Amino acid sequence: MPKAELHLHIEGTLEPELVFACARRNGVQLPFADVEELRRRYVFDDLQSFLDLYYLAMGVLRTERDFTELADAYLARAREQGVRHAEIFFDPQAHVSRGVPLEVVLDGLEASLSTAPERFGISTRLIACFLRDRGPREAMETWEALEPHTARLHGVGLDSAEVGHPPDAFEPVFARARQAGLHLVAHAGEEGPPDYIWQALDVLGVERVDHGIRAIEDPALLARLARDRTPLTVCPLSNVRLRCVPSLAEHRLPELVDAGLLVTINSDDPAYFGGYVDDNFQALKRELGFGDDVLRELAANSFRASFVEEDERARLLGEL
Ligand SMILES: Nc1ncnc2[nH]cnc12
Ligand SMILES: [Zn+2]
Repeated sequence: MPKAELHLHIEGTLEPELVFACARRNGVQLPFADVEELRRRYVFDDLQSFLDLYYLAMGVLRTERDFTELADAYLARAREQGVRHAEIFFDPQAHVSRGVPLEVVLDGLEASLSTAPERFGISTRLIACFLRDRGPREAMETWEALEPHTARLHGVGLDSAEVGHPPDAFEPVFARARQAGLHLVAHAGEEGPPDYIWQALDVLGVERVDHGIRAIEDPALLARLARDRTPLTVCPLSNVRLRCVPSLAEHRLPELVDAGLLVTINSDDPAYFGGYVDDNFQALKRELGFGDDVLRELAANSFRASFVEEDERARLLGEL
């Protein structure tokens, strides 16, 4: 089934085989003996325990070639999963702070993404995320570095460790990105409380909420999200693996749909969470009994919630 993927961290598509290939050619020592040992570490207690491994593993990405191969590998898998359009997050600070220039990241990704329509039948956009746990000052410095490249970006987002790092502190940097004409999104309500979702909407002015699952705890917030048709980019397998929900069968996604929210299904960090985007769709069918009609509506929502132009949206919806 054709779909768009709107919540996908390119660094979260780094499969263990590519970790070892990059480590070998870049001379990086890894604290794991082999691919199997690394894969055995993919058991998480919460978001932070995942982020620790995620930032460690991406330390092997050093050259343009690494970023190009990373994006190519994602696109090849995404095509198999029915993805026609992907709005892709990357974490500039996670690379620049290790001495990898922003240009290496952008040029490497672009070398892959610029020819994705012809090679994979997938259109793409890039969204640069600020790491909220590194604070608003570093986010503004990152924006200053990104600003000369705004033509290569479609939006900015906010990710990394959520609890204790509310969105409102990032109002100035989001205001700058808005002035530059970029779209705005933010992770909120993954582990953090509903109040962080209110702040993302009212202080940052985001157009989509990434995760947003804790909105279910606040009826007024649900009404607001439904009224404005503000999309949520929900990542079911991620929520289970990071223990944001006890199990997929107990995920309150059906209640979000029933409350009239524009819910989309996404994979977040598929190399780590046991499945790419269609694997998430299949899991909803298996564990929550979603019928094909509901899955089709969720796929349609992914096009409705995307940042493509109207004629492109109509064309993509026509494929369903
Ligand atoms: N699920 C997630 N939440 C917050 N930050 C992230 N960075 C990569 N994946 C993330
Ligand atoms: Zn995410």
